[in-house]
Amino acid sequence: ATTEAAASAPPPPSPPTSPPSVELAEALALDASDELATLRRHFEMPAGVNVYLCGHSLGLMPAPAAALVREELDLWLRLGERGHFTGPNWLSYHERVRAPLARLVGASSLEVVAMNSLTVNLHLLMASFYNPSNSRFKIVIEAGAFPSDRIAVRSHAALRGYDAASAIVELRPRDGRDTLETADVLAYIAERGHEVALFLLAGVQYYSGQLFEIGPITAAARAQGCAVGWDLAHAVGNVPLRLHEWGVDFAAWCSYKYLNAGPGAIGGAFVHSRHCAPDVASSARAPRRLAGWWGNDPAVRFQMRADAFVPQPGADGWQLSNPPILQLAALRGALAVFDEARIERLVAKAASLTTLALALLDRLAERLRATRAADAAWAARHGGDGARAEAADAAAERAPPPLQVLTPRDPTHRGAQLSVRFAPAGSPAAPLDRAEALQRVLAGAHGVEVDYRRPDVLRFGFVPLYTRHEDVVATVAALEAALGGVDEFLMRTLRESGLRVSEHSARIPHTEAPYEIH
Ligand SMILES: Cc1ncc(COP(=O)(O)O)c(C=O)c1O
Ligand SMILES: Nc1ccccc1C(=O)C[C@H](N)C(=O)O
Repeated sequence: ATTEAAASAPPPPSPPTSPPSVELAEALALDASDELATLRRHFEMPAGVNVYLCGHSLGLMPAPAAALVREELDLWLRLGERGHFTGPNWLSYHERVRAPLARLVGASSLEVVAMNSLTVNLHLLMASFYNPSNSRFKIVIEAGAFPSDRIAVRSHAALRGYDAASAIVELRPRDGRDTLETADVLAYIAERGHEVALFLLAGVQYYSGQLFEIGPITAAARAQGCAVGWDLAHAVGNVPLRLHEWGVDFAAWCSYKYLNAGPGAIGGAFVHSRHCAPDVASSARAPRRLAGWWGNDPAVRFQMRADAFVPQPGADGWQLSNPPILQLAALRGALAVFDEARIERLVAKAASLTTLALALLDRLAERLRATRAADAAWAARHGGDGARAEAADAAAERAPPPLQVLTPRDPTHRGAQLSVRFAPAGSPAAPLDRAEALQRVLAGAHGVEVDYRRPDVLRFGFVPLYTRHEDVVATVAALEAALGGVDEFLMRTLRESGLRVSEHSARIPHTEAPYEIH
């Protein structure tokens, strides 16, 4: 509510401004010495996009992927069915992505295969590695895991006759925290590991961007007799992985995020050699599985017999169907870019980009806090109603920070993604949240593409293959400008959607929703 006194008072002080030129100069210097800068030539920005920060959701198209897809289309045109056995030899085409995939996840070639999609692979692998008994049937996931994983584990518990409420355990961060402490996970394992049949955690958490300590967690859980699988959707191509050495039982991933193999791209799977080495695969120790003809030994596959299922050694033995060659071609081209880049160099550049982004976001948060404090002080002096002004001042003190990075500050505990929470969260009644409005302003007015996840987080994927340090500076500058106009945009959009909305004109920015819905 605007008071008479406020209406005639001098305007609130303008916020202190940053010296962007110093930041930009530093960023340009970093870009000038970036040995990965030439990789950007493989990618084009989508129309209207200046900075693409959604590679954690759908990576941009690498030119070699498109070229190889076109090549396979042409071979299909020219060879028809003969292409299975000659020329491109589609029967064994998946072999061509095996070595680069193995390099990325730290596995032997035997242990990896490109097949299906992520959730399908998780199901296949859980069918093999979730072996509940009445004394040990729990599946542990992280709280707030990607919904598909939560649905998938529930369905496995149900399939084996266990009720989700007792079978599914969700590990939660400590109160007031957004990320899990490794020590807390290890303490849980020490105390309750004997009840757990399977750990299925995300390598990198999709919401917070936290990279879990896969090695120590896997070792501790396995020591308690648990099976350990990892969802590497946000980890593969993003962080260093040593799945074999860490003793991971199984893992699955998708290839449309950091791997850039295209929308709905073919997924991947890892099975540790202790479960699939040639001597195991042909023995009674071979894990039971949901099988199909493509997992069968190629020597008997075309004998057209159903009684002759001999799983191929390695992760290949989990294949069901003949794979989609066009998708494998896209993955092949996408992986060629990783071989040129080398994952350890990408990891180092991602740390550099995110460290710069964190520093700039911290400075922006400081400026926003200063603005908020100045506005609150101004309201206290000129707000007319003393009690209300004091209350506003106190609210500004107590309010959550205007922006808050959820992702760990230690670069070894994150990949290329930073997740940022914006205060205040939207009103539950509103069809558009404030952070979502911010995402639209960033895209529409600044060409900065980030994504929004309910209720109040924007994810910034600083993919090192095509992001420059100068883009980081541009992003934070765009964010600061967007924050200035987001509330107006939000109210306009809410009104356009037919809602009756009124503005709190004397509010302190970044402490309360700017509007009221009637
Ligand atoms: C962590 C995680 N798991 C699972 C999925 C679902 O994957 P898909 O649709 O490829 O099965 C996603 C993304 O969509 C994800 O981010
Ligand atoms: N494949 C998609 C298709 C449409 C929309 C989103 C996705 C995602 O992949 C979401 C992603 N897994 C996430 O981390 O939110």
